[in-house]
Amino acid sequence: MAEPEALGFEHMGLDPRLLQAVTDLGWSRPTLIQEKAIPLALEGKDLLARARTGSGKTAAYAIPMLQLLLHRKATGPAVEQAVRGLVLVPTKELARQAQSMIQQLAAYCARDIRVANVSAAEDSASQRAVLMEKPDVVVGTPSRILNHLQQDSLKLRDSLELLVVDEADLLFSFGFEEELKSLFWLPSNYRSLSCQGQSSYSSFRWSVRLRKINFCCCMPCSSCH
Ligand SMILES: Nc1ncnc2c1ncn2[C@@H]1O[C@H](COP(=O)(O)OP(=O)(O)OP(=O)(O)O)[C@@H](O)[C@H]1O
Repeated sequence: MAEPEALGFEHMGLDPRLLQAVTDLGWSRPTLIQEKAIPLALEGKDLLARARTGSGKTAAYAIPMLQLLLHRKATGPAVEQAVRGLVLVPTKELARQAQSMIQQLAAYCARDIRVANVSAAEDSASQRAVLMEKPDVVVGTPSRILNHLQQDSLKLRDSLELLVVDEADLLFSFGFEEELKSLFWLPSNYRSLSCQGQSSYSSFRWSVRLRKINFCCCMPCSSCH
């Protein structure tokens, strides 16, 4: 029997500016994880998704994150500019890649949605200056994020709504667990879009305790069912 046709990006209720960015990237249809995850994330569902490397996980969380932020700005009550999305990644290189992908997807709404990478090579004074502008989305490693929170150059309490833990297996294997625990006690009312890796379940158990996961994806492993 033929596979059912994938749900196209154009049927996901996305902002036209996001659709245009997707078109510019040459993506004619969502990958499997994008097709499954984006509609659920847009509904605000808690998700745990798993996908192979190179399967488009970044856009699977970035597209709903941008859509939710755009929708909020367009329809919600006018509120102070603040950091509402946080993407945690295990390395500076992954931070660069994630920021680049999010910025490409936000290419047509760059005035509405600003994305900052606090793990970029710039000195911390430049990073503090960027954070003072209160970008909508901040990308970084847990230690760098925690550092800015401790210095009060980054404020998440009361504003953070969307959280991504990307490559969570690597984050835990790199020993960021304590930083992550410290971080997650700070905000009280966020929704999270989280990515977990293939072999570690510690992050999942811990995430479940948070009771605020709405997106989690990782690569398949032998214990996946
Ligand atoms: N719907 C799509 N159609 C075509 N290409 C896509 C689509 N979504 C993402 N890509 C491309 O697939 C490549 C891999 O995407 P991405 O880095 O997000 O995957 P990933 O699953 O996060 O990989 P990794 O596990 O290595 O981080 C990128 O070059 C991206 O531009």
